[in-house]
Amino acid sequence: MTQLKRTSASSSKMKRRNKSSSSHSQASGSKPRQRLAPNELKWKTVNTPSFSGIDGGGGMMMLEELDDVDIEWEEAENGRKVARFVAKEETSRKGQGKGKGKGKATVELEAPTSEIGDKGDDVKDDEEGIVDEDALDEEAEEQEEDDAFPDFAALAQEDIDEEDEEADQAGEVEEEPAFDDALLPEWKDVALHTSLKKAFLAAGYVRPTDIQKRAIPAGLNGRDVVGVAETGSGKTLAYSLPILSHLLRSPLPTSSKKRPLSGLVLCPTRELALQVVDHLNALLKHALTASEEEGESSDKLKAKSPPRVSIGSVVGGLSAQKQKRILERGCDILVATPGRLWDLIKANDELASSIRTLRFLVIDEADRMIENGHFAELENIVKLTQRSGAASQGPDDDDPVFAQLSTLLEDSEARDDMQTFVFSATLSKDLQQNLKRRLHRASKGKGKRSSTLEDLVDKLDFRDPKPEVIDLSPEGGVVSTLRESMVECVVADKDLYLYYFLLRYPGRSIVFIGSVDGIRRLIPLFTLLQLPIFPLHSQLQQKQRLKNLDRFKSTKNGILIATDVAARGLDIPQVDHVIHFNLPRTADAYIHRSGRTARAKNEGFALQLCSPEEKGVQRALMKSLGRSHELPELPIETDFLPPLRERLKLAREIELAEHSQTKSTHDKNWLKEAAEAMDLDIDPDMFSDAEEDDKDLPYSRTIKQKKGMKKAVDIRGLRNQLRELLSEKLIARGISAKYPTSGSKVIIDDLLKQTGHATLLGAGTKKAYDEVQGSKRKLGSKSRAGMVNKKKKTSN
Ligand SMILES: Nc1ncnc2c1ncn2[C@@H]1O[C@H](COP(=O)(O)OP(=O)(O)OP(=O)(O)O)[C@@H](O)[C@H]1O
Repeated sequence: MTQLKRTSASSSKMKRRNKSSSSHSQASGSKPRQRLAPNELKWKTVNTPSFSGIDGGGGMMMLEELDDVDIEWEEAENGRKVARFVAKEETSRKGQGKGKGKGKATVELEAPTSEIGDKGDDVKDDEEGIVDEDALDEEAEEQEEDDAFPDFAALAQEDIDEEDEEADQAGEVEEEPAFDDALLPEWKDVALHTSLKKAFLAAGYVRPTDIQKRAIPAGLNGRDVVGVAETGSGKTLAYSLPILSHLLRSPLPTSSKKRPLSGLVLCPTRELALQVVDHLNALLKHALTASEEEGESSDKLKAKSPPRVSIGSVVGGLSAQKQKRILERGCDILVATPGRLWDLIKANDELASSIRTLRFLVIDEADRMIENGHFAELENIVKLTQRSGAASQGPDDDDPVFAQLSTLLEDSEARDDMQTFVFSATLSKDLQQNLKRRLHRASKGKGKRSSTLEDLVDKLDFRDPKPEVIDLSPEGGVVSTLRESMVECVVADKDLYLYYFLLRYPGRSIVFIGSVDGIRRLIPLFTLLQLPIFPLHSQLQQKQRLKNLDRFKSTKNGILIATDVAARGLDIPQVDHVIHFNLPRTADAYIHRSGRTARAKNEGFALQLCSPEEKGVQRALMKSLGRSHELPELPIETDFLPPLRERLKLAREIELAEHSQTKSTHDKNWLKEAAEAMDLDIDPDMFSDAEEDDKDLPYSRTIKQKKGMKKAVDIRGLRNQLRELLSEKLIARGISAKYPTSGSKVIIDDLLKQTGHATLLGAGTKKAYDEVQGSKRKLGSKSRAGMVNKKKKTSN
């Protein structure tokens, strides 16, 4: 039996618990009975790791339980029911009658509406365990206000038994901790579990963002929600908080039972899925730590108890075995990428069945996820959640994909109360359209295509006849705290302008490149130039991807050079710049890429490196975004370009030489292995220059070998040359490093106060963000200044 001890108002939830106790009643009355005060019984504190500790009225609460106690009900003179706790003597008395089977002791408690345990402390006040009637009346009145639960006394025994079973299966429902709304007035009207509000305090989430203000109440009210809001506006919490709140208000998990899966969050990339898990766990940690501090559970017990809310992840590229184990243990929310999840579902009927009976389905980055042909697996997973009679059609038994799951589909029906949340920063077919094709279509005057929302309704079985559609997408597609700019240059000069930008504007930058090959070309080059650069693309091993992301996050002025795998959802703190090395193929990709900076109302800067060949695509892009003006050009301090070009040239030479050397070593190794495999004898001279040192080369060696040795020496020389160049300070025109107090630009103050540019002597120290304002140039009009600039830039 369990009771809640408290000093103030009783809890309706405890009524249920005490109802449970009663079902085990009817103790034998054959043995002599003895009245005991409740505090003489051996109450044991229950470990509740996230137990609130404070009730709504501010009284302290704790959870205690008794073993081996039966309850008998007796009618008292005043017509009220009185509970007698019948316990074995050895469990009831403190320090007396310890021998086994020495009769039973009885405690009397009065239960006008049967909410016994709620008033443990009131009862304690009375030595005999008889409760003061006035206090009871007051409490009864409070209870009457709460009609969420049926009156215990009015329940038939079978109802009670049923409730008992449910409670045993589900575990206990805990009270929400008290929360002073004055601490977070702007969250006051959002009816989230109070533990979450405590977490907001710790995380500094002073107010809900606009999308959270609209989406959370709808989610809490059982609605399906389609949410569109700018990048970095807190959409992750907008969809997850209603789920977390629901779970925190559900019965405590029991360690013996596997948790039923309540929520599934589907994301397009592995990094995003893992980020969502981290984000929610961090919030829960704050929420539950806050509660535990006020409770009295010991660390030792805490360690043993199951987590209050458990979040698992299933993503490609990481150990499937480990993920299977997580699923076997069970979790409340699963965050997954569709490919790996579908693989696991195909081999696991139980998992398929839990997807079928989900309470919450979330599709993050929905427009990308439901795009035709993008994630075939997503469609299969979504089909599992559809009801058979739904307009969007449930799983088709004839479909071979579902054939193996047919028994499961026959046996179970998807839930009617499942809530679907779909979110993205972009939800328009127009934005998804290939910009080159858009150009083509525009010239042929073709009309608009259907909306993504229509696709969503087609593919998802929203339970809500009219899902709550919240569209807060910003004008122009990107956030207002983002400043955009461009550099127009020929393709061959993009490396140079990128290098210039990265040196001129130190900060954390993400460079988006259209292809993995492009990244592979730039990485060695910029590594030679000693920039802290990290690649991220789909052809890297997953562990390496995560490692690179971590290193990027923790490196000052780090540079992430990535494909669009990093374009959506990633929330990396303090990214100052996004550089579009190649223009993206679609406008939505531009919005998401640019949205890696300027998040959560912070300032950010996006730069387009635009070649003449890309000009048409750029115009189409701007039109898609509803812009009427060209982007402003980034001012370039051209004096720095020649020395930077020289460094780049040298780095390229080294890279080329190293590449050909590696290639020849690789070829020889291949030849050697092939010869060994075929048991062939090959002249050892053919392998020698890859194996030997440059010293003591015998006179007889071939010219080819000598050439190889010379190459190695050359590379070393080139590397030394580059090292020297990199150690020299680059100096702006008109500046004298020798005489810093003279020249057309005096830099002595900067040198003394160390306020000047760290690597480019005499360069301005303005941030890229402050360099540009809006452009006056109308889209499509060719300015003379632009043309002249372009000429200058290509001739350097
Ligand atoms: N109410 C809030 N107050 C302050 N910061 C918040 C709030 N809600 C979320 N954040 C923070 O805002 C940042 C962006 O949140 P999130 O990643 O959910 O954005 P998003 O809208 O999903 O962006 P994207 O469209 O790029 O995926 C996160 O660092 C998050 O911690």
